[in-house]
Amino acid sequence: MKHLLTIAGSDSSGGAGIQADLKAFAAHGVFGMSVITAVTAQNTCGVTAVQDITPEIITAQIDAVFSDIRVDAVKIGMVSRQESIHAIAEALKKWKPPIVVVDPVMISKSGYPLLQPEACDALIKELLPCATLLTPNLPEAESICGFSICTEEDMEKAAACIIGLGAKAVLVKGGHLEGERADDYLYDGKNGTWLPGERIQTEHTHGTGCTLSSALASNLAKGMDLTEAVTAAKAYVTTGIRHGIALGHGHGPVHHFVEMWKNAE
Ligand SMILES: Nc1ncnc2c1ncn2[C@@H]1O[C@H](COP(=O)(O)OP(=O)(O)OP(=O)(O)O)[C@@H](O)[C@H]1O
Ligand SMILES: Cc1ncc(COP(=O)(O)O)c(N)n1
Repeated sequence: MKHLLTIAGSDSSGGAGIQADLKAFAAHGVFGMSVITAVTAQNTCGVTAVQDITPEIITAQIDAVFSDIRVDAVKIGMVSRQESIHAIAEALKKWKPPIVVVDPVMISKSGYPLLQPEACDALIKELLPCATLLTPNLPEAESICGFSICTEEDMEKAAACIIGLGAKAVLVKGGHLEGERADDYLYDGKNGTWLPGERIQTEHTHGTGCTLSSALASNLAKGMDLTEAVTAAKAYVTTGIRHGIALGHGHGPVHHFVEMWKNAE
């Protein structure tokens, strides 16, 4: 069995963050472990409070896992403080996990900032170069690259820019594009591949990015190549969005166990 570690924030409503990651890991048949970087108070309507975990406790959690257990892949999500980003980058240098998928979480779908403005530089300089694969959405790619992204050509330009900053591969996600499509662009510095996706008309997209990056880390750990891993992960999240759960009063979460829950509605 493969062992996967998520380093991310907790979402009390279970739709995004650590909770989405562990559900995606379970659905992929891998053993999930977690290092919590922040505790958020949030639900389907929004985030109401955030308490960051200290860099010392983040490092202690990472060391506790790696000193005892083989880690086949790491997924990194919300890390809001520059000191925490530094601590994680140092720990990755020490433990050298073979696969690191970084989802550069900046703002929640409900509009709450999950990355402190002064930490963006640390994310670019310290975490991005550790990434086997970086998975920015369009606003995140815009912040990293410093230009606006409105077209497919812009997405290709952003991918090249992110490879230039040191990521080994990048998936620029088109979930935030206007129109009928939700196409993503994968680039590894040599080959570029468009992954077509039809936009599903739904409110229930809480946790799509967390789910996609965890599915991706699982697929890579299981030995798929980059294109196979991204294709399978996109299919997984698309099914999850199609069966999004109308939970609470706002944006409900992606469904992780569509087959398993068929008879439990
Ligand atoms: N309405 C939709 N229909 C189909 N696919 C979608 C839709 N919204 C997002 N996606 C897909 O879901 C995946 C996640 O992309 P998205 O751009 O939503 O990430 P994100 O904004 O980082 O997510 P999050 O807000 O959870 O961090 C991508 O493959 C994207 O194309
Ligand atoms: C702890 C945590 N991590 C990530 C997200 C982003 O997910 P979304 O953009 O769907 O709100 C979130 N809301 N909370």
